[in-house]
Amino acid sequence: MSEGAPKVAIVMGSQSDWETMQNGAAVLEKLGVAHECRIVSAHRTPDRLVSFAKGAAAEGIQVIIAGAGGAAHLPGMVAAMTHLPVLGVPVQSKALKGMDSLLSIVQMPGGIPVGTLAIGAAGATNAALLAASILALSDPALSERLVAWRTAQTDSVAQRPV
Ligand SMILES: Nc1c(C(=O)O)ncn1[C@@H]1O[C@H](COP(=O)(O)O)[C@@H](O)[C@H]1O
Repeated sequence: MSEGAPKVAIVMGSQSDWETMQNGAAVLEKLGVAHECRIVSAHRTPDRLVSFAKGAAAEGIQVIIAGAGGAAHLPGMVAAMTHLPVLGVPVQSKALKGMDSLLSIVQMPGGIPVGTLAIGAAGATNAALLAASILALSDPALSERLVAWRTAQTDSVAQRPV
C-alpha cells in the first residue's frame, strides 16, 4: 500500500528500539504513507547521523520520526541538522523507565524544536499519526484515509465493558 519514494523516515538509535518503533511503522503502513526505517545513532554511528540528517530533505523526506532511549540525543541532533519537522519518541529504558529518554528529548533549547511524544509504543503510534496529519495537509487522499482511520477507531470502542 505504501509505495513510492519515502516521505517519512523513522530512525532509531538501536535495533533494540525496533520493538517500540515498529508501532509507528505499522500505522504508516496502514495509512499508505511511504516510509523507511533506519538505525542511526548519534553516539555509535555519528557519521551516519550527519549524512542522514543533512541529506534527508534532498532525498524527499518530509517528516522525520526519531526514537531513542536513555541518553536520547538522536532526535535533537537530527533536528539540529535539518529544517524538516522532527518528532521524538522516548523509548522506555530499563534503568529509569524512559524518564531519562523523555527528558533528554523534550528539553530542547529554543530555536531547534523536537515535537516530543509519550514514552513507548503509544508515542511511536502517535508520532506516525502526527506525521500523517502533517502530510495530509497537502494530500487530500491521505486526509480521507486518516479520517476513515479515526472513524474506525471510534466505532471500535464498545459502549460497555464485557
Ligand atoms: N539514545 C541512543 C542513541 C542516540 O541518542 O544517538 N543511540 C543509541 N541510543 C540508545 O541506547 C539504548 C540502548 O541501546 P542497546 O540496546 O543497543 O544497548 C537504545 O534505546 C538506543 O536508542
